[in-house]
Amino acid sequence: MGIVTADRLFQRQLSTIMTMRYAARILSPNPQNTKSNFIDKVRLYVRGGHGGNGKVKYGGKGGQGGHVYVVGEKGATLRKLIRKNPSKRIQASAGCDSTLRALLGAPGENVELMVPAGVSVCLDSGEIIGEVNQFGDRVLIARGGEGGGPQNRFLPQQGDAHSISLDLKLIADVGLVGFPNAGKSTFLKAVSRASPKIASYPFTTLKPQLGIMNYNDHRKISVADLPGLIEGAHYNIGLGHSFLKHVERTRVLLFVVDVTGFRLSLNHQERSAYETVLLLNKELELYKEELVTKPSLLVVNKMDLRGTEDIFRRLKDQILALKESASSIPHDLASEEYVNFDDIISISAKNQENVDEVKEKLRMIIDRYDSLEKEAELQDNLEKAQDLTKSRLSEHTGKGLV
Ligand SMILES: Nc1nc2c(ncn2[C@@H]2O[C@H](COP(=O)(O)OP(=O)(O)OP(=O)(O)O)[C@@H](O)[C@H]2O)c(=O)[nH]1
Repeated sequence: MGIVTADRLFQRQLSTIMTMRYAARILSPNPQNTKSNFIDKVRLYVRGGHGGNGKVKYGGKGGQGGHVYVVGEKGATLRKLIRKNPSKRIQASAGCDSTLRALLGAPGENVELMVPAGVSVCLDSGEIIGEVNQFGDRVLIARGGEGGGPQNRFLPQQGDAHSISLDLKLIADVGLVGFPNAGKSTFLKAVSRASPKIASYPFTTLKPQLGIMNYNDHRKISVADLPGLIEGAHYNIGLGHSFLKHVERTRVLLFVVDVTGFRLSLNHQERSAYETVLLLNKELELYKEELVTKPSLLVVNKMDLRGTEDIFRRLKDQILALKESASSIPHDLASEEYVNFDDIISISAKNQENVDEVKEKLRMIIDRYDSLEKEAELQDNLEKAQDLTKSRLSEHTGKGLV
């Protein structure tokens, strides 16, 4: 009887795993879709440390098990967190036992998981147990167990154990990235009902301006026009970090460059459209290298101006040959890694030319991104089911059922 039950349980769980594997396979992207390494959601299994044993004879108390925290840190990314903890299992250490020399056992060591600002911590039930909104914020995600002692009849407690998700809170699906005057506000106005301020002087946009792109099938995609970026933003020049921190919290980047180039003021060097793209890349990378791995699209604006066709053609060739020509790029413009644009599209935001093409392309990228996320979620569930199967089987084995 017992054998049949365990066998059935195993069969059922195996079939769940196979179904998930199949689903993961059909959702798996084609090779050209796998380039984004940007991570905005991580699922972890966390466990607080076990409490130490008390010393019954002398009333000694075992040490408190270590806690697990999530802490906001400048420069942290979810990708780095995974690199550091590839098993995605985090366990704080146990409290020390009470001994004759140390009746009060030392507490176990805490574990701190460093995350960027703008992360919410959720349980599998969807309940949010805390948020990291700025550097230094600290959320307790798994409490260590109490040490054994007179207060608990010398029975040390286990630490909390559960799965949690760390989600980077997004401000919008698409973030517009470009130097001042590139035409970001004009583009936003062309694709949505937002009415951002438009002027022919830089820094018209001071706060992220949100717009919603509506599609015929009622799909909605949000776009944030982010405050103007300039050379040196990673040093916090101009609107610097206040701009860059918003970039992190969008799913797709839409680079907008003026086909005629950019010059901040007469005291600044004149930059061609190609140099502008290189500088934008560099600013993002210097702030956080992971940003250049985000899914991105490049739009070259102001194509209604005369003589711009040739510039666009040249620019496109230069960008497509970027990787091969990387070693010849001057140091002040060079990056370690270059954005892999999904497409390069010429537009005139002012005359609304080609903006619908950009809108459609953005939708395609986001849909692909969604399927990648679903695949990762399925993979997580698959691992969870495998773990569950293993632990159930070992339980049954322990009871002599199989
Ligand atoms: N000829 C031409 N001019 C454009 C086009 N798009 C924008 N402009 C002009 O470029 C100037 C700057 O446009 P904005 O949309 O304010 O630029 P922005 O990138 O949002 O600028 P910031 O708010 O400073 O970041 C304005 O004078 C626009 O009218 C275009 O497609 N063609």
